[in-house]
Amino acid sequence: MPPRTNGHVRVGGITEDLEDIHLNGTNGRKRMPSKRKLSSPMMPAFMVSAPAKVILFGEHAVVHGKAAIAASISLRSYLLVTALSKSKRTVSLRFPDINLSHTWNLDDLPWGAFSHPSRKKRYYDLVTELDPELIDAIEPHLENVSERAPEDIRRVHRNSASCFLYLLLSLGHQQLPGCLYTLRSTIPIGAGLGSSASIAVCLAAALLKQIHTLSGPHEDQPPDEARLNIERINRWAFVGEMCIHGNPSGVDNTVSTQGKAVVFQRTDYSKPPRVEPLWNFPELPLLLVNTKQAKSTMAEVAKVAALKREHPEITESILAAIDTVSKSAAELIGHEDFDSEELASLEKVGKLMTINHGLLVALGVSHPRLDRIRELVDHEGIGWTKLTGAGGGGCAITLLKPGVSHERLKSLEKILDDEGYEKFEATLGCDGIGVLEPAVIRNGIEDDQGGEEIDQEKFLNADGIEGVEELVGVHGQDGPREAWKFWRVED
Ligand SMILES: Nc1ncnc2c1ncn2[C@@H]1O[C@H](COP(=O)(O)OP(=O)(O)O)[C@@H](O)[C@H]1O
Ligand SMILES: C[C@@](O)(CCOP(=O)(O)O)CC(=O)O
Repeated sequence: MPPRTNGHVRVGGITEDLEDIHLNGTNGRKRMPSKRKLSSPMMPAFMVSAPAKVILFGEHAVVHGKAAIAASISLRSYLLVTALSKSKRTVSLRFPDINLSHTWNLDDLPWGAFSHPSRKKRYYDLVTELDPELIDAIEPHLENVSERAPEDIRRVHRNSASCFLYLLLSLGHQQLPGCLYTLRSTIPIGAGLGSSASIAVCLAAALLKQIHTLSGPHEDQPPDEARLNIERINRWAFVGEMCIHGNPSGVDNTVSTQGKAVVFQRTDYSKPPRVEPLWNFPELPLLLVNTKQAKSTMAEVAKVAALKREHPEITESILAAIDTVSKSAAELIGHEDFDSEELASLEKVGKLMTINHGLLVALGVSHPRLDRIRELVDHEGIGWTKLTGAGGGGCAITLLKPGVSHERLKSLEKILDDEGYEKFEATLGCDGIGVLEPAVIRNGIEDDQGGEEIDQEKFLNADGIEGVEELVGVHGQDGPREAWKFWRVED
């Protein structure tokens, strides 16, 4: 196919982009005849943040309409949105975790295709599939994203860029102010912990906020109103997930938006899923281990679909067995007798994890390095292990037996370390999408000094994961940072 011209502009330095950001100014722009207020180009910088997740039961089966149990975890993505001055008609992505930096001219983007009455989607619509014509319309604008990078890296960059463009063009309008979208994440990418969902949630929330379709979050917001906002973000995050890996079930974006833990099932893709929040999800003693073996969710999901085509009855019976396992686990965990500190309770859940892993092996989505973790944990007799997420690499979770000695844990950790695995500490059942507006954090600075303004340069210069957590983390060293606000949907 001959290269199409698209008027992309690459920018080199970030400071140039920042030099004329004005806060709290006015714009004098012509308003569109719309009931909703259009974005002010001088809106103060703000941040959004969404968590990673672990799937405790039911991955893959959930893509085929079965139940899954997932919980958010304390690793998170953080997105800083900084408006540019009126004269700058560009949108830029700075995603340093994947080394992506790209700028588009706002006026060159295919607004016409997205706003055509036959295709236009509203911010409150339920979109259950991508529109192939709109995918075609953004394709030329992805062509020179990281054009000199190797193909595998380009694919990663284009996935993230297409998620952004599809959401921007669906939700935004040409009169939007130029903007910088800078994302940093503490979630390992492609490790089965829902990094893609977390960025899709951040982008959906940021864009919905910019077009003034969200209210709050604020402390005395009624749960129903909070739920509506969460639902709106989740619907568009699902669209973003579709751009990244084709055929998502929606469990990842749901738990990342809503937080805590959920039982999730989507039997009919044209309707919203059934989501049962598990507000009292127990604090399970989990060990999270990353094989550091790269995988692609899209490829693993495609593997199961191919197996289902080849052996429909067998595959369906494996998926049905996983469904039974997930439902039994939900019942066990939700039962009033369940005690997360008692061996008998944990053993029942652990055995279900072992069965679930075996069924995933049967589906062909495990990996020798995942099975090695299971073998090591079984050998030490310290718990029950299953892969989590898409498999093919990525992470495994181990439910630890109560009272496992420090020495035995240390000896396991040493072997894992020697064999190139990485161990994670993460809390289960965290807050979902959060908003920091304006992007100002009180980092130990006295109240009357108003806190520290987070700009792109500071954010990009934060040193590694710890630096990001320290600068903007929803949890500071002394507990939750109050400037971050979350929609509270619990009654
Ligand atoms: N920190 C990040 N910055 C930019 N893009 C990201 C980031 N994390 C994830 N992504 C996008 O999500 C994709 C990974 O999604 P996926 O294969 O589903 O893995 P995971 O199991 O982590 O969700 C990446 O290829 C990239 O497009
Ligand atoms: C395999 C699947 O069930 C989970 C994928 O999780 P992850 O992308 O590996 O974090 C796919 C899905 O639910 O969309």
